[in-house]
Amino acid sequence: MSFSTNQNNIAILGGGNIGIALAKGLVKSGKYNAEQITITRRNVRSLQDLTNQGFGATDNNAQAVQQAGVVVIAVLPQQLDGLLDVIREAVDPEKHVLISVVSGVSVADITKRLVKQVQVVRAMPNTAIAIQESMTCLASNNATKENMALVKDMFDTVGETIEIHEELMTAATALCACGIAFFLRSIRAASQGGTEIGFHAAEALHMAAQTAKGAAALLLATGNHPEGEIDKVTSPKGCTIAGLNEMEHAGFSSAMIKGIRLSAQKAGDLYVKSN
Ligand SMILES: NC(=O)C1=CN([C@@H]2O[C@H](COP(=O)(O)OP(=O)(O)OC[C@H]3O[C@@H](n4cnc5c(N)ncnc54)[C@H](O)[C@@H]3O)[C@@H](O)[C@H]2O)C=CC1
Ligand SMILES: O=C(O)[C@@H]1CCC=N1
Repeated sequence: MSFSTNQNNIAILGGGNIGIALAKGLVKSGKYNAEQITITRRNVRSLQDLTNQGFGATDNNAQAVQQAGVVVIAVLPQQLDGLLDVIREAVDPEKHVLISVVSGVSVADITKRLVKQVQVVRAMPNTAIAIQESMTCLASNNATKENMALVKDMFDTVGETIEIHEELMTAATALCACGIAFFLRSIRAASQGGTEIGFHAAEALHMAAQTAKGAAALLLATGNHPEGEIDKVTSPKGCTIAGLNEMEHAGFSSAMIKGIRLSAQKAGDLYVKSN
C-alpha cells in the first residue's frame, strides 16, 4: 500500500458502486493506469480484487488526498460530512481539484464544510461509466476553465459529458444517473413480455437489450425525434400501434415522467447537513 506523490494521481474516496465503476472505466479507457488511482474504503479488505489489478487501496482518506492531484468524492450524502471533516487538513486549494459525484450536495456545501475555497466540480455519471458509456453531467461555479477542461477530459474518456448549470444537477441526477435504472427496468419488462410469448428468459433478455440498444443508437446516429422513428414502425391497423396504444392506456409515458419528477425532487432532499 505505497503511494507516490504526483499531481496526476487520482484519489477516489468511497469505493462503492460508482467509485469502483469510475476507477475501472478510467483504466479501461487506456488513458489512465491502475497504479495512479487510489481508492479508499473503510473496509479496505473488500478492495482486494482491485489491488490485485494494480489499484492503490487504503482506509486513510487524508493520506490518499495528500498523494493525489485530483480527488473524487464518491460517498453517500449522509457519509459526506464525516469524510470532509477527516480530509479538511489535507486539502490544499493550491494543489487539489475536487470532483464530487455526491447527489444533492452543492459546491458551496462542500467548501463551507471544508472551510476552504478549494475548486470543486460536481459530476453526475451513471454506472455505464464502467464500460465508457456514461452520460456525465458536469457543473461548477468556482473551478478555473483549465480545471473544468481537465475534469471534462477525464470524464470524456468514460462516455459523453455535458456542462450544465449547477441548479440543474438534481434534474440531471434523475434523468441520467437514476435514468439508467429506469431504462434497465423497461428492458427487463420487455424481456418478461418476450418470455410470456415464447422465448426462453435469457434469449428474451438478449433480444430486448439489443433492440433497446438499436433504438438509442438510431436516435444518436440520426438526431431524429423518437416519434418520427416510431411512425416508421407503426403500420396502419398494425400490431405495433396496437401494443403501443395499450401501453399508453396503462400509463407508460406518464409513469416514466412521474418517476423522473419524483427522483429529481428526492435528489434535492438527500443531503442533511450534520453539525
Ligand atoms: N450509484 C450510482 O449509480 C450513482 C451514485 N452517485 C452518487 O455517488 C455516491 C456514491 O454512491 P454509490 O457508489 O452508489 O454508494 P455506495 O454505498 O455503493 O458507495 C459508497 C462507498 O463509500 C464508502 N465510504 C463511506 N464512508 C467512507 C469514508 N469515510 N471513507 C472511505 N469510504 C467511505 C462506503 O463503504 C461505500 O463503499 C452517492 O453520493 C450517490 O448519490 C452518483 C451517480 C450515480
Ligand atoms: O439512488 C441514488 O440516490 C443514487 C444517485 C443517483 C443514482 N443513484
